[in-house]
Amino acid sequence: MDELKKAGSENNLETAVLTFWPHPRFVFNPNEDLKLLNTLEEKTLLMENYGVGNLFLKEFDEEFRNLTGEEFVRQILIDRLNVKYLIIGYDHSFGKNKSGNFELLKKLSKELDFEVEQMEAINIHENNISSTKIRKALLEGDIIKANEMLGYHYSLSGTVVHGKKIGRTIGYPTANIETENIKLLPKKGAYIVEVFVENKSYKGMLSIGTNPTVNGEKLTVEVYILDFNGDIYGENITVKFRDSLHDEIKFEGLEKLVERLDEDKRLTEEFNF
Ligand SMILES: Cc1cc2nc3c(=O)[nH]c(=O)nc-3n(C[C@H](O)[C@H](O)[C@H](O)COP(=O)(O)O)c2cc1C
Ligand SMILES: Nc1ncnc2c1ncn2[C@@H]1O[C@H](COP(=O)(O)OP(=O)(O)O)[C@@H](O)[C@H]1O
Repeated sequence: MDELKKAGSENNLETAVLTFWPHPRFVFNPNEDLKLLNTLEEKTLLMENYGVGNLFLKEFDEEFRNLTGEEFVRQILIDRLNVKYLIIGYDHSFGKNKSGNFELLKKLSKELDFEVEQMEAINIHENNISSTKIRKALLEGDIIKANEMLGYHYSLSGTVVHGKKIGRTIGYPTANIETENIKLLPKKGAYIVEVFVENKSYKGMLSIGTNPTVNGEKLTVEVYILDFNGDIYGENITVKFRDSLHDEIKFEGLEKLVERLDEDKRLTEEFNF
């Protein structure tokens, strides 16, 4: 994004990001249960926060997926978007049968009068970053690694819905968050999070799991918000993941669960946000 903004201001051009919806993998592998790092709303917000001028959303439909790489460049990039300077990812290919790549763009750039730049891979600890690797880290509960690769804190948003009302009876009311179905949830377990309620930020401890201690069945996402007391059913809240606390455990009764929650709370209070 920094590279994009730099190219924009140096060449006196508007900046834009082109993305596809639904995610092409949903179209190619409709039976795969693919989960995404960002919902469309989150993606839009991220681009806004990065200061990108325009976000173009192309519907990834049957007609579009049959365009060759060259047709895509001519019909979409040039005729529709009037691209003058293009930045593409280091291993990016596009168009039917992946016929489009950096080489093709370089070839077409002279005839169609645009410049093209290929990003180098960004490395962390000598490994290239990819969304596959970020997904893997989250599914393994490795929040620190996922955040490091993302360059921001992984987040979840959703409406607060009703649960079993057990939380309040053990001194830990937990707001149950209903997330979008396509959003990737980190591994089951407990995490330290930052919680945003009506634009105010709080420390929180969050659990993802089926709550085996109380013989729960449904997978829920629940957050206890420190130094907070209020009815927030129906409200939209956001959590940002900061660190992990522990895997999901089936405790021998609520007393043991509460002992662990007391410990989780102490760790959350001590965490340097
Ligand atoms: C930080 C945190 C960690 C938790 N860890 C576990 C756990 O390891 N095992 C478990 O059965 N429940 C765990 N719980 C979930 C509680 O069982 C849950 O909050 C309780 O069942 C209340 O549910 P309710 O909101 O439906 O009333 C955890 C809750 C929090 C806030
Ligand atoms: N510190 C807090 N953290 C989370 N929720 C709280 C807090 N204080 C009050 N609440 C309210 O209590 C509800 C959670 O209580 P709980 O007994 O766990 O009920 P439920 O099972 O319906 O989630 C939340 O949805 C919220 O409206």
